[in-house]
Amino acid sequence: MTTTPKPLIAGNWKMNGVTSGLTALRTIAEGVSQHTDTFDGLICLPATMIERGTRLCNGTALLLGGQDCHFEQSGAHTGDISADMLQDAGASYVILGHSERRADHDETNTDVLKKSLAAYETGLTAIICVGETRAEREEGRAMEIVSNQLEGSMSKDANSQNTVIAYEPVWAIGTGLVPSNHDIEAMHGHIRQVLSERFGVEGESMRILYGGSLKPSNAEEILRTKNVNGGLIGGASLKSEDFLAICAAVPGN
Ligand SMILES: O=C[C@H](O)COP(=O)(O)O
Repeated sequence: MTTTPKPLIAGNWKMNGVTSGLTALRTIAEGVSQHTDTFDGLICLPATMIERGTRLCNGTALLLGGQDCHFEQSGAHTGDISADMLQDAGASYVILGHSERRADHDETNTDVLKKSLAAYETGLTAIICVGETRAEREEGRAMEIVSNQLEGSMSKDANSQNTVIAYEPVWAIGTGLVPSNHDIEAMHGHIRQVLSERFGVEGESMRILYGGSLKPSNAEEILRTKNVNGGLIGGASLKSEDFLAICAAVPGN
């Protein structure tokens, strides 16, 4: 039987947060803890902050995650972070294949798939990111691009517990631009169909997040869109009042 997934409201702090972040994190943790029945709250921190964040959020419902991991758990990989290391610091999630990593570090779908296997081995839930560029959308290829990313980045071992998909149109990230509600619904419906065809019931209950300029003013409309099971939030997750306002817009909250 298919169950509607519990929404996940996830923040991605990217390479930010050292100066004032920990105060905001504690405020977010306390706010999220008041609504554990309606959604799960997660902040994906810079790796160096996860252990401090774990201590600071002890006793709250806020989940913590990393933003990338290596596909091996240890070895001669200077500067890299393994899934085991993230978990050791207190993470339970890891973002994989964010468009900034695909662009800045030439990460391929195959790389993302291999990293997801490392995450599963450790017991981390992988948030696998997909999304088209502006040129690809204008060429009418958005769905084809996202289908290919899903096909290449997801292992056969993915299920509704160990994997979350984040649809993030590259042109909407940090720009203030957001697809029309019609376009978000169409893409999330497409992703649901791809997941259901490949993973059956597991694909029907896998969470699909929307990301890209999600903020308090557009959160209510986006979060009630069919097949939108939460959000992956960049800039607005750095301010506790904005992140908690987005949380307050979760349907049923
Ligand atoms: O991972 C988060 C996304 O890149 C969205 O970033 P943004 O909310 O700043 O547009």
